[in-house]
Amino acid sequence: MSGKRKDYISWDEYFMGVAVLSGMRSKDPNTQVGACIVSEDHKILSMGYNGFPTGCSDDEFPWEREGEPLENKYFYTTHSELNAILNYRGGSLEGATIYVTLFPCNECAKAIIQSGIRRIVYDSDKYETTPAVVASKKMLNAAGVVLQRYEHTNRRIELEL
Ligand SMILES: Nc1nc(=O)n([C@H]2C[C@H](O)[C@@H](COP(=O)(O)O)O2)cc1CO
Ligand SMILES: [Zn+2]
Repeated sequence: MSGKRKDYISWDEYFMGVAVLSGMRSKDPNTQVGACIVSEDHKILSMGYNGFPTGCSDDEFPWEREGEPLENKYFYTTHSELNAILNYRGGSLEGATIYVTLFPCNECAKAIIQSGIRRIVYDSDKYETTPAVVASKKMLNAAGVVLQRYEHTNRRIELEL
């Protein structure tokens, strides 16, 4: 008997929890997305959330969803997954897993495949019927990236910060 604690969080809860926390930094009023990239030996390599590129002010660029292309957010936001990949400064992501709170779009799928990430653990798939996500799954499946839906445990974690 080692007396070890039994209610510690699992690896999946830990990494999806970090992804959720990372998404809480997003300034997007409609959808906050977080991502956490993890090595095969359970080390966190990088994190990201959706937002405008460095130097593009959150107060000056538009957060609107509609209107002229130059007046809404879609040309300007960097997705959480791409930010997590680009934030990594350590070399190769070969064999890594990305935990992400929303299924990756086609553009992030390309970056995921090309960076060597081999597994995606995702939570929401609210845009699954859109061409971007259908194309994303086509490419990810062709490339042999493992797609795994996060299994909720319903554990509640309260943080006092
Ligand atoms: N996988 C994703 N990762 C992301 O970081 N995003 C970002 C881009 C936008 O800032 C926001 C989506 O805005 P909306 O269309 O739900 O109002 O989430 C979007 C997707 C969807 O494919
Ligand atoms: Zn994307």
